Amino acid sequence: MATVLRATLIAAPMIVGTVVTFALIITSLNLIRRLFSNASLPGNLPWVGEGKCSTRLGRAKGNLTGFFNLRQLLDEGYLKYSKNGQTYVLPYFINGPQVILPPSQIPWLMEQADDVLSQEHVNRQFLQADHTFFHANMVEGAVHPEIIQHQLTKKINGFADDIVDEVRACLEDYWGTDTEEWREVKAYDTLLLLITRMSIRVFMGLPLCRDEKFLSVCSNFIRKVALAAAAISLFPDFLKPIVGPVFTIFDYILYRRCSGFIMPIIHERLNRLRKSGADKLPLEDPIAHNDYVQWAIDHALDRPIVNPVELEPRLIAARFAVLAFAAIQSSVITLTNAIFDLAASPDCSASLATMREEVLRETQGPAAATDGQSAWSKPVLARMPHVDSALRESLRLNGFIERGIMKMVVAPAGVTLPDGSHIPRGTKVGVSGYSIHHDEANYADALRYDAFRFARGAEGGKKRPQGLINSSEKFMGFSHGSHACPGRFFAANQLKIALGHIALFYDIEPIPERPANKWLFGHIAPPLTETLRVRRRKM
Ligand code: HEM
Repeated sequence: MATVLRATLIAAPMIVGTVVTFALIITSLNLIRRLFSNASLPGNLPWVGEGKCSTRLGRAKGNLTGFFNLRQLLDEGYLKYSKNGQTYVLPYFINGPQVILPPSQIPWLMEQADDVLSQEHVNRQFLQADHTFFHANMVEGAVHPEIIQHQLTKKINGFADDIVDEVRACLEDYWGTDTEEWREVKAYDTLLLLITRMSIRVFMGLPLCRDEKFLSVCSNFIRKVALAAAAISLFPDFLKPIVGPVFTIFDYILYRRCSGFIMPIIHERLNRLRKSGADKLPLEDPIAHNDYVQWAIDHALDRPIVNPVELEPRLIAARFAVLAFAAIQSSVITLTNAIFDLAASPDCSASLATMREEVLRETQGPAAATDGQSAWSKPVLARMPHVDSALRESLRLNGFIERGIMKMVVAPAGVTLPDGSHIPRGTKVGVSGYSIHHDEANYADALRYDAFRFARGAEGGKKRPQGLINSSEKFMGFSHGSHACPGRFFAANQLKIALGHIALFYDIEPIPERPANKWLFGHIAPPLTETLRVRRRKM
């Protein structure tokens, strides 16, 4: 026995080395195959970026350009094909090429049933959810959109004062209270703390939203998912279950730490439920809670047939971690971009002043009488078109994903596009939001940040301004159609309260040049390390 053990120990490094080498060879070969592959797409569809040679070599060239300079390919494809009503293929060898339809075919795209074209599958692949989310049911029975729509969005108004309290405390903590000296702050880092605290205040309340260890695991977990997903995408499918745990090990540790905080709460709630024998904690119960754990339990119990898996503590904890990812990361990127856009615009000070006046007028002026509602309630926020527009304009110009609507063909027989081309199951097809958002035909002076572009006409009630949450064929910052971001009402609420407070309490020192966003693996990252100088205003 001892001899066998010794022999195994001696051989172990060699076995591991051989397996790793084998995996690396397979992966490299697979990546080379992807570089040259036409992904079974019909020959009549042009591939952008392949130059004059429409052969395997041309595709490899396009794929490499797509990896290093996706924006160049999007601009080329839009000008050459989309503007002429033609479909083209955008090479992307990390997780498969995308068939890009011209904007005129958006209605066709929206009409397709979910069992023909699925947006959920694109998200799932983009985030490699089968490997990065830690429970099988997270992927199959995605209940997030339902809990967000039925619980979070409906209840958000009731949280206005809590959110305001949290924003004020955060800004004092991270941007300071000194009204004399400018303070240099890392924009992304401080806004990440701000958005994390605001979101956790709503999802889990006090005192958890002020617990530094809990905040740290939530914000770190959300940062690493996207990177782990990109790394896993490089491997062939059959190796993903093996390499997945390696790339997600740090996330897993963070998830375990996160669940260490909320698991006792979940158990306590489920125990009370079992003891009461009721199928739901009564709302008049003085200690009935209004937080994510309760929403998840209520949602599970609200179904005609209760699925016991939905009440599994591990599933509820994993869903919480993923909701935190969806909610916090998107919002902090959007707010960071908006702050840099404002700071770099020649009208920075004037724009902040306009928003400040709007905030003061609506929250404290004669129009602010709100029948006992919060001074920052939904109806009040709806009367802040300039704050709203500053955010929407930034999302238009500097949204964090280049796709507008992207769906995956899930019909086993594939699908026939409006131009007659037939594309197979597994292909991604959609439109490029990035190109549509930067088209001069849609937006005058499209490459300029014009903070109040969407508020024009609001004055004097001439025309209804276009609000942050309104998607259209020309604005897809939250995607468009039935699968547009379900969290956008919550996000808009948070972001408007945050930006409104920044305008109210702080001056931002204008900067000569906007630091560039970085394109990486289909994400467009905001400036992550750059600083800004801010100073508390004398009130
Ligand atoms: C400014 C902030 C946000 C932006 C710009 C944003 C943007 C988006 C976009 C573009 C999509 C569609 C992705 C695709 O399939 O192509 C999406 C989906 C989604 N978002 Fe957001 N989002 C934001 C905030 C939030 C928040 C706060 C939550 C949660 C409370 C959330 C939850 C989700 C979920 C669950 C989906 C998947 C929906 C589905 O598959 O049907 N998002 N978001």
